[in-house]
Amino acid sequence: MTKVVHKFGGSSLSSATRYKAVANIVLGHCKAGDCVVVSAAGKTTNTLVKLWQSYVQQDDKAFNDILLQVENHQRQLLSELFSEASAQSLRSQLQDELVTIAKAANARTLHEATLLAHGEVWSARLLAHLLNTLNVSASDVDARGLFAQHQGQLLHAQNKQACLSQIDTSKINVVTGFIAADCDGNTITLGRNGSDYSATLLANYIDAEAVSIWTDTQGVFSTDPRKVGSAVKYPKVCRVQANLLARLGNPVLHAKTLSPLKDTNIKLQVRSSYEPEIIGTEIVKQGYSKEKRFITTFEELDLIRVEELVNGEVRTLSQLIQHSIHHFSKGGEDYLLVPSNDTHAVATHLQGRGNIVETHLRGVALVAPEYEITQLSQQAAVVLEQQDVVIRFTHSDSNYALFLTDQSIDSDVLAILHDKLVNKGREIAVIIAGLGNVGEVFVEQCQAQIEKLQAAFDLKVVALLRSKEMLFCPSGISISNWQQQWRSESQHYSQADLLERISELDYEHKVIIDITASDAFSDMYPSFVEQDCHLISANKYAGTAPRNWYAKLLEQLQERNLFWRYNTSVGAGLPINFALADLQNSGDKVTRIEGVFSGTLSWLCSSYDGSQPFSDLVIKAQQMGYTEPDPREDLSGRDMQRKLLILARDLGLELDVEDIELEPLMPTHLAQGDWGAFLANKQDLDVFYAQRAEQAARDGKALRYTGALDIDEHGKVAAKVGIAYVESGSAIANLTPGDNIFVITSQWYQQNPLVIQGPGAGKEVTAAGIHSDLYWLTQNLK
Ligand SMILES: NC(=O)C1=CN([C@@H]2O[C@H](COP(=O)(O)OP(=O)(O)OC[C@H]3O[C@@H](n4cnc5c(N)ncnc54)[C@H](O)[C@@H]3O)[C@@H](O)[C@H]2O)C=CC1
Ligand SMILES: N[C@@H](CC=O)C(=O)O
Repeated sequence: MTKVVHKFGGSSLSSATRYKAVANIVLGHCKAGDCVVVSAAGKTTNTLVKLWQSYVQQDDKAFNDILLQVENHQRQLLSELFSEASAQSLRSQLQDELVTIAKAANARTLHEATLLAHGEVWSARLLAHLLNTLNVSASDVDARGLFAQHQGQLLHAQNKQACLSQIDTSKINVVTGFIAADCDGNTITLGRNGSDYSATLLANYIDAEAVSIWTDTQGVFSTDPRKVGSAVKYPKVCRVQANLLARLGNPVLHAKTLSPLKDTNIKLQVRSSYEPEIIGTEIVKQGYSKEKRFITTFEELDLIRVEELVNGEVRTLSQLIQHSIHHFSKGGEDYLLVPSNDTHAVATHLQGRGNIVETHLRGVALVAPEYEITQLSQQAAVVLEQQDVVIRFTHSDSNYALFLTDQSIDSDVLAILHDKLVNKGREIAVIIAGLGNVGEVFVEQCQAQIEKLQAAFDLKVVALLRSKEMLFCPSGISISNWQQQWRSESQHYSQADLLERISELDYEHKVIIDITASDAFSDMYPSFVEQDCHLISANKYAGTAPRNWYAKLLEQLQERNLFWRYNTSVGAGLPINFALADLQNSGDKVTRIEGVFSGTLSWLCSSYDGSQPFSDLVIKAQQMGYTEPDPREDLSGRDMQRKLLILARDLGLELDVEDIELEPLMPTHLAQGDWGAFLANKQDLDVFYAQRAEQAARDGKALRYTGALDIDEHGKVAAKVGIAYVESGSAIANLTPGDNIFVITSQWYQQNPLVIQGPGAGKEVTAAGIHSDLYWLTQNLK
């Protein structure tokens, strides 16, 4: 049976609300036999450390005050989470433990690790009880019965046996993180942030399939997202880089966390317990992900040069100060970067072999693939100099560079470094579906656009899709000769194949560009979003799908911070959606949109003069690339109905396609059968149109196909698309064939409406409009 280990840190358990959120995650993600490793709630470990310090200093008043603080916190959690009766046994256990702590303090027999261990014990007990109250079978497990250590070495064989026999496969096992026992059963701790290590150790011992570290960030970022808004969350990071980041003090993963996973296939994920629906970062084995660029910062470090560093001594020192120590060699000498607070302990241990070279250093480390590091570190040095940061010490290795200074590296400097060194290398994988009229022109235009965006983005077209065949190349398709590559490499595919290939893509950003007219393809949007893909659509089906589906898609996109651009789905390249968004964002209220929203129908109605059958013009419009794949979508008015619905939804109106009245511009029986059947009866269309055009001429009017949406002062909506007999000489009658016109009346454009007019269909303008959406996306990506 596959087992998964989940780990929740203190920040995930900082309040009763957070406990409930964690219990919900457990409900949604765990099954019997899984383990949930927990840290002490919130800042409990820090408080317990202070309690220990007051004990050592024999400050009884402080000791009693802090103990009361600990007690109040635990009691508050109990009372907020459980009823009086349900919490009774937990309360009395807590009471007994607090009495034992107080007695041991009085008798001067308190033991540091045993005291600190209470934090994790309380968390595990509380979460297990909470799960039980939610009817989930769970029990708390004290890791001191699982992990034994002798002289600093874990007893792996014994521990594995203990874990396999004690982890109950019929329940969820809530295991204490951070703590273990020595051979005599005394409590020991696994180091600061040792709960991550507990989780990976446990995963190794029970042969788990995966470990999820649930934390307060969405995953591993290119730099600290709290300081740099444009920090990029990486979907995959390789173990070697994750390890290096940990050794450099990056707080997301800790130095020891990865070691139990070495030589195993156990998957490791870092994800947010605050946003559990967001996919985090997967830490993958070497070779399963490209190496990325990172910038990590340091605060308050001392640099110590060590003579004759003994093998294994860095580990011993790290254990001594319960903190990772970065070690490197330069000019044949060994250096340690040690937190300034711990320098004394380290120097004492080194007994005269350590020379303190620099103190109270700050700085940055740049981590990057080996082939980039030299160039990037030179650029970093220039940027830091431009920002007046004086470097006291530098060091570079094959895959990182250190810049140490005594100045503080503020967020602005970090953001500039990040923009110049990391964002520059941001990659976007582009998947283009639909290589028809518009799609082919879009691909042709790609080469120039990719070059233009190159300064800020590395844009790679990784897939080209037709309905049954695809060309998928994760490293990028050569756009200049894609046809040739298509002929030799394209393959038949299913939807499942496509989703699997997308899930394997190792890019910071992915975007699906839908230039199909397929509702089956748009049905896959939720699955694309699940794979963290942005969406750009010329296709109108998703935008006009039933309201519930549409609303869920919007919700899903929002949850994942993903964008959906669809400007070309209405008015081709005309900036109609931009204009509506802009009006609303500036506080205006749109009350009416009317006009001609179909390039095909505009061209047909304006071009018809009776000299040739209407159906001949329809075939011409099809050849010019104006019509939908089946021109009856245009003639039936359905395409224009969809466009009006997209605009209505952009105004926040909750409509479905049936809410828009529709009058077709063809006899309804021509909708039956395939295109061949239509062609066989096309004279019926000619008669239908000629009769109406003659009627219009008799009345001195022009026959056009128009749409209108009205919102009255009570919010009541009326919407219709259909045949209109407009005054000769009016703006609509005089429309250039193929042009669309959008006449927008609003609070501020009441007497004199806002008009947007121009080509409403055509391959070039539409392809350019899709590029405009792609450009917008690159400018708005975080
Ligand atoms: N033609 C125009 O002026 C404008 C078109 N649009 C929209 O652009 C889209 C494409 O229009 P056109 O290029 O004229 O159509 P088209 O019929 O020439 O091309 C559509 C392409 O999509 C492919 N396709 C169909 N189902 C697919 C699937 N499931 N997966 C992958 N590919 C699939 C087809 O093989 C075809 O190559 C339509 O949704 C249309 O409404 C939007 C604005 C203007
Ligand atoms: N067939 C459509 C193309 C654009 O959406 C039209 O003619 O407007």
